Amino acid sequence: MIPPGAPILTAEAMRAAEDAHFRGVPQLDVMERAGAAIAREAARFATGRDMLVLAGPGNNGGDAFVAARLLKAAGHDVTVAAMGEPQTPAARTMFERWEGATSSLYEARPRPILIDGLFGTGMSRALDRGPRALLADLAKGAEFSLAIDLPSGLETDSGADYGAPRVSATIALAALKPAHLLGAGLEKCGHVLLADIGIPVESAWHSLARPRIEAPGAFDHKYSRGMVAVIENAMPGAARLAAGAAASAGAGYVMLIGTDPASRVDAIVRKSVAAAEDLADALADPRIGVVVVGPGLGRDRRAEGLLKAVLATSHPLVLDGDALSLLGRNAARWLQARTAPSWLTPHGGEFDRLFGEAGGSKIDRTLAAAAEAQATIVHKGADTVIADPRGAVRVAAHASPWLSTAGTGDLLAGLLAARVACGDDALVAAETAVWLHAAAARRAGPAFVADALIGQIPQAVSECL
Ligand SMILES: NC(=O)C1=CN([C@@H]2O[C@H](COP(=O)(O)OP(=O)(O)OC[C@H]3O[C@@H](n4cnc5c(N)ncnc54)[C@H](OP(=O)(O)O)[C@@H]3O)[C@@H](O)[C@H]2O)[C@H](O)CC1
Ligand SMILES: [K+]
Repeated sequence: MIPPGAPILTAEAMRAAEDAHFRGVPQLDVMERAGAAIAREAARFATGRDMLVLAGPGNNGGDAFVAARLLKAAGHDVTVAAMGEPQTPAARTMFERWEGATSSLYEARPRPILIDGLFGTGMSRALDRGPRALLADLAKGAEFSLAIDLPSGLETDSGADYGAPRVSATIALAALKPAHLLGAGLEKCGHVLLADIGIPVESAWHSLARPRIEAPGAFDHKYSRGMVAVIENAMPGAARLAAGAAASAGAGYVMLIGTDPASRVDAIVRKSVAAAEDLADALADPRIGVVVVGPGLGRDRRAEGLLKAVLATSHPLVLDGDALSLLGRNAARWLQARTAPSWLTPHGGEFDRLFGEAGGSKIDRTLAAAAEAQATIVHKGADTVIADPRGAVRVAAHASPWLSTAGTGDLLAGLLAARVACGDDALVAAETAVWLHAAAARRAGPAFVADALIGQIPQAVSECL
């Protein structure tokens, strides 16, 4: 649904890349390449059916006129409906090169194939009611609909829905935009394809790609492959899920530490600890590579004591669930003081409680939180955004909706800890954990119980070797 490992640019960054490119390549040549990419895909999907091309007043419309001209020249039955006069020189030129009739958007009737070239990255406000309704009817009446760059009405940088239709496929031009992976874009864009139109694109933001996982070497042993300590407290099952996920994702040694830890997996070592002070001693083991705290921790005074003992260590930390709730708005202050790296894995509600609800797109907010907390943040959801303090971003979209069930967050924390224990760098550990989590869910099929995902993790790992 989303090209993996593809660069993501905001509208402004895309314009800057275009402007830099136009210093060496005529804008019309680029628009011809964009239109040709649209025409190629439209012809592929059209299978000879009649086409309706919508052309807006800007360069998105310019692309549309190019595509219409090329499709007509290739023998397709193409009609064009425009919304207003072309407002840019390039769009006007492409309008003049189109030799067919151009009707008004308000006279357009549905045709089997719809190509939406009304608005792209230049949409500056919500669609007016008229065009919004017309576009919805035309999309509903089409057998296949293709959006140029973005479904018109989708806000480029946030995926907010300002009247976009749901289309069958979207052709992203030169780079993905945040809206292809965030918010309403997840439902509106359909299958997202990426067309190279010759514009060089650099970005610290990418869509998630399948990671490479190194198998252990001949001289590896359980300690060299990394030890994960998981803190168990109020809800032991959650900690056990995290421990089970860690043990299945490459960690060499997993220890469950709690008052009376139990595990059905004999390979998971259990260590009894009565009070928070004893926990400090247990965590003094220098072989521990990473500590997971939060799954099933609870929020009572004992939980607070255990969290404080963990924060006082110099181990890398994965903080999830109740640990995040206990940290609350003080999270950044607690974490900035630490020298060892931390990862936070909040879902949307936990994120809002820690970092507030203001601040732009999910990417912007997660970046700001990572910088504030000096931690790598995995901001979970149907659109999971990973951001690190250096400004790198990975976005994972379209994970199985069946992941919305109890315990899957605990598994992700365990997967992340395993990758940290195996020595992945901060961002790679988060990317790999999110990818394995989605791959295990994909393999598990529908309506799985979180426990069942653990058995799918080794197979997911095998896809990355
Ligand atoms: N730069 C290039 O040569 C290339 C760009 N590509 C394509 O172009 C679009 C971006 O083009 P741009 O002209 O910046 O913007 P749009 O075509 O998306 O639309 C801007 C025009 O639409 C008007 N507008 C904006 N929002 C609304 C609205 N809600 N209702 C009505 N009209 C609206 C806007 O008018 P303003 O009032 O806001 O000034 C503009 O007239 C990009 O997505 C690509 O498809 C290609 O990649 C080729 C190279
Ligand atoms: K469009």
